[in-house]
Parts: sequence; structure tokens; C-alpha cells
Amino acid sequence: MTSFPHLASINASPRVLKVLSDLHADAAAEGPYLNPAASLDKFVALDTDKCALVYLLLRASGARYVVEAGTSFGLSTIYLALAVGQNAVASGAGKVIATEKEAAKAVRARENWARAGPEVEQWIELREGDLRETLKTDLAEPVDFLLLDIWTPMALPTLKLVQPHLKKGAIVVADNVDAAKEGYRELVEYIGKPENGFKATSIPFSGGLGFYVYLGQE
Ligand SMILES: C[S@@+](CC[C@H](N)C(=O)[O-])C[C@H]1O[C@@H](n2cnc3c(N)ncnc32)[C@H](O)[C@@H]1O
Repeated sequence: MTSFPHLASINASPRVLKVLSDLHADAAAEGPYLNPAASLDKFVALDTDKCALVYLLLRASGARYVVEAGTSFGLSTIYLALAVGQNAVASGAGKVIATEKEAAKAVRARENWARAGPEVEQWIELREGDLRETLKTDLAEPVDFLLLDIWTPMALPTLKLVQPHLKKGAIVVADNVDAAKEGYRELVEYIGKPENGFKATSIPFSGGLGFYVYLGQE
């Protein structure tokens, strides 16, 4: 098994840890991201350190309702589902709403979650199609956490769809905010306006990780 030190941060069965290790190894071997059209057969996955941080943030905050934009082959989703499942032990209630517009990627994601097994699979609802449609309805529970790991033009539209459902204190994380600064310009401007109810910082992981807390609109 390839060694990924950040997996030491994760509470999971050997079966799930093996799947994570295998998928990270595959993702690491795939070469650089060029553009959306050239990434249909690629994970374009969140880095392992970022995945570990997201998992620990979810565990620390007790998050049980999570939205992920987008999902690709479902690698980051495994971390979200593990945390949600572990946070939901007492109540039995929790869900990761995953989103993916490419049908072939959705198939791969479902295969990966099946390999990981019930510890992961049962907590995920995958919404296939364009998230501008699939997230329009049925966000019934207050959302505790939103992961924005999506082509940048989708970041602000996603936030605007999910924001009415964010609980006060909800965390929003956006990947590569420094590396894709121009792409994220509208999102960062929106988050920076006090009337929109967010407080922001960034974490100096590779490419930058935007970290936002929704404190609510006055
Ligand atoms: C960076 S990848 C996600 C990687 C994933 N979070 C991981 O770490 O394994 C972004 C994904 O968003 C999907 N996507 C892009 N635009 C979308 C949209 N409008 N609706 C749903 N999914 C979309 C892409 O097909 C791609 O698979």
C-alpha cells in the first residue's frame, strides 16, 4: 500500500483506508490538470492534506449535513461521508449531497464508494447532472458544511444556491483560491461584502484553501 501520512488523521477501517490509499495513488499518477475538457478521465482530486483537514473540521464541528460541489470519482466524498457517518452515530441522521455532471464520473464514484462499503456508501446521496439544477431543491436540513471543489465559474452560483440553507456557523471551504485567483474573483468579492454574512481567511496549502464561516445576514 502506498503511504500517505495524512491518512493517520482519519478514523476508518482498514478496508476504507486501503481504498483511500489506492485512490490517492491513482490520482497522484494522473498528471496535471489542464482544463475541464481534458479532465473527463481524471480525478482532479483534493490533495491528501486538504482531505484530512476537511475530515477533521467535520469531526470537530459535528457536521451531519454536507454539500459537495463537485464529486468527480468520489475521492473527497469518502472523507466527507466517513465524518458524517461518525458524527451521526447518536442520531443516525446525516447526509452528504454529492454533485457530478459527468455521467461516466458518477459511475466511477459509485464504484469507489461501493469498494469502501457501508461505512461510507450509506451516507451519500449523489445528484447527477448540472448542480445549478440538482441543488435547486430538496436541501431540507440546515447545511453544516459546503465543499467547493468545482470549476471556478460554478463556485459563486453554488454558494448562492446553498446559502439560504446554511446554518449559522456553517463552514465553506474552496480549493485552489490562490492558484485560481482570477476564477474565484467573484466568489471572493461576494464573501468579502459584510452584508453577505461571511467571515473569511485562507489556509496556505498548495494553491490556497479558502476558509469561510457563515455568520448569517444581519
Ligand atoms: C475538481 S473536480 C472534483 C474532485 C473531487 N472533489 C475530489 O476531490 O475527488 C470537479 C468536478 O466538478 C464537476 N463539475 C463541473 N461543473 C459541474 C456542474 N455544473 N455541476 C456538477 N458537477 C460539475 C466536474 O465534472 C468535476 O468532476
